[in-house]
Amino acid sequence: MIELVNLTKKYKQNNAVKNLNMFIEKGEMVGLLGPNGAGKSTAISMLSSLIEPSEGDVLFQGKSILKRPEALRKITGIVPQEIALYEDLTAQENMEFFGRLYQLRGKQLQGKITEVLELTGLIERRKEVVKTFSGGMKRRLNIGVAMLHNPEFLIMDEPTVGIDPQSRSYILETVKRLNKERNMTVLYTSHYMEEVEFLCDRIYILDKGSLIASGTTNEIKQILSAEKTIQLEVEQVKSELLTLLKEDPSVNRLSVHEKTITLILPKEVDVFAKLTHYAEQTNTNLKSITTEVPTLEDVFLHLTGRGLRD
Ligand SMILES: Nc1ncnc2c1ncn2[C@@H]1O[C@H](COP(=O)(O)OP(=O)(O)OP(=O)(O)O)[C@@H](O)[C@H]1O
Repeated sequence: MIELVNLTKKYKQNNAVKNLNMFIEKGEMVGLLGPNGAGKSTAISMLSSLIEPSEGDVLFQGKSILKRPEALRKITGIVPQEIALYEDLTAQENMEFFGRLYQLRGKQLQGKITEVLELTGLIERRKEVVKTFSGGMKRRLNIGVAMLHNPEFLIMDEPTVGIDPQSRSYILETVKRLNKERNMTVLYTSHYMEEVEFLCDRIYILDKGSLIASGTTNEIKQILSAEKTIQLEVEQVKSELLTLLKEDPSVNRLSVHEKTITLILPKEVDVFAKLTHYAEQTNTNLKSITTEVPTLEDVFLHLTGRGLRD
C-alpha cells in the first residue's frame, strides 16, 4: 500500500534520515522504533508530506506522493507527538472545530464526534474544557481528532510519552481494536519496545537516521537466539564492577539502568560463579541475578551497544 524508497532528509551536515526503505501493507501494524533523535518524526513528516525529502520517494499504491499528496492525505490520520488542541474549548468544541476542517457538517459531524468520543473513552467529559484534562486524556482526545475523517491509515508519533499507565493501556488497547475491527493500517513510532512488541506485526529499527534492523517481531528477536540476557540487580553500581564485566570476553554487550546491569552473553556460557566472584572482588552487594527471555530492547542493545533509553 505504502512504500518508502531510499528516503533521505539532510539538514546541513546532519542526515536526519538516510536511505530509508520501508513498506506498509493494508491492515498491518508496523512499528518504527528508535531512541530520541533517531529520525522517526522526520520520516513521518516526509510520509505525510509535511516536509520534502532531500532524496528518495514515497509511493502510495505504486504512485509517488511528492507531486500529488492528496490521495494518501485523504486516508491518513496523524497523531502528532505534540498535543494540538485548544485548551480553552471543551472536548466537544475541539472536535467540532477540527471536524469542520475536514468538511464535516451537521448530523454527520455530530455522529462522528459521538463515535470518536466513545472510542477514546471521553464521552462523559465532552462538555469540559481541555485545560482541566490530564495529559493522558488530552492524548486520547488528540487521537479522536485524528480519527474524525474515518482514516484507513493511522500514523501515531510516540502517542504514550509522558502519560499515566491507565491512559497508556487504554490507547494501546484502542489501537489494537481499531486494527482488528476496522482493518486499520497503523504506523506506530515509539522508543518503548514493549509497546511495539504488543502491537506490531512488523518492526523497523532506526538509529541515527539509518535502518539497523527490520522484520517480524519474532524474526527480530531471533537475532538474539544464540544469546541470553542476564540482569544483575545491585545495591550500588560500582565502576570497578563495570570494568571487570566490560573486560570479560564472554560479555557481548552491557548496559546500566538505575541499579540494574544488563548483560548479553553467548547462550552456552555459564557465568553465575564468575558474576558472584566479580561481586565479591568489588564488594558489591548482589541483590539478584536473573536470566531473561530476550526482548526487543535487548536486540537494540545487541545491535548498537547502547540501551534505547540511554
Ligand atoms: N528542522 C531541523 N533542522 C535541523 N535538524 C533537524 C531538524 N529536524 C530534525 N533534525 C535533526 O534530525 C535528527 C532526527 O530528528 P527526529 O525528530 O526525526 O528524531 P526522532 O526519532 O523523532 O526523535 P524524538 O523521539 O526525540 O522526536 C535529530 O538529530 C534532529 O536534531
